[in-house]
Amino acid sequence: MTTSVSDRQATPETAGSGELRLDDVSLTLGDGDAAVTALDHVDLSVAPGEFVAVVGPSGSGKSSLLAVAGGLQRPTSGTVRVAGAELTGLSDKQRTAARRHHVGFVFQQSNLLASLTVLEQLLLPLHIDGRLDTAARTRAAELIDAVGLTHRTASRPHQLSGGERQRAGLARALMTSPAVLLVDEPTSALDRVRSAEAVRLIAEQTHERGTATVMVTHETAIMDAADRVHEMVDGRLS
Ligand SMILES: Nc1ncnc2c1ncn2[C@@H]1O[C@H](COP(=O)(O)OP(=O)(O)OP(=O)(O)O)[C@@H](O)[C@H]1O
Repeated sequence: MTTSVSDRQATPETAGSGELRLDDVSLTLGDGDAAVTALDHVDLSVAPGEFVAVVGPSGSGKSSLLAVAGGLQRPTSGTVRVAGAELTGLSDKQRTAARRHHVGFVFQQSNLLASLTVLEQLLLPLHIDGRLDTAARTRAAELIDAVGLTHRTASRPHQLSGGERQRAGLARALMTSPAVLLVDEPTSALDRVRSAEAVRLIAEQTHERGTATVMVTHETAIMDAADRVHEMVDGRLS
């Protein structure tokens, strides 16, 4: 089921075409004797509309992969390209701007703001950017509907179940139409049926919106929904 990354990159039509591309990326965390190689010469290319799963045990480097791919963390070496921009060559300020425009994150903890309703969570990034118009409100309503939360539009996080919070987090991540969607363990707060639903929704949104999506997980059961599956072991991707 696993496809070799090097095989993929050897194909002319895929070479250089990925919306997300990591080339020879390594990340060392900690110093001296405590130093850990979290990512070890990782190559990964994800095309628009492609849904890639990365499966691996705890501590294998999955969260580090997302942090580096989304520009939250600079790699120790190698390059990261998102929507044609080489993040590794940008200043911190430019990298933050590129991340805000091109990357959507769905974290294990949904990171919703406690005082805001579901609708307000989605509108906040556009409000901050001064782009809160009728089109944005329409899109927010459509996304809330797409994740099955229309009846929870005016609810605050404490009024939602774990699964509903995750779906709200997914809708919020899609609000800015990111080129790249990075998803961390979407299934941890959900039961089996809900897990499958959340993953199906991510696959659907990826294909419909042409997003380059990477999802990291412990769960081997979700592999079927992915277009491609990679394994991560000790910071190496295969
Ligand atoms: N700040 C840090 N300093 C030193 N080592 C760290 C730091 N953060 C993470 N690590 C180590 O880096 C390695 C990769 O961690 P990472 O969180 O990326 O793994 P993971 O596969 O996401 O794990 P999990 O599935 O448990 O979330 C682990 O060995 C971890 O202990």
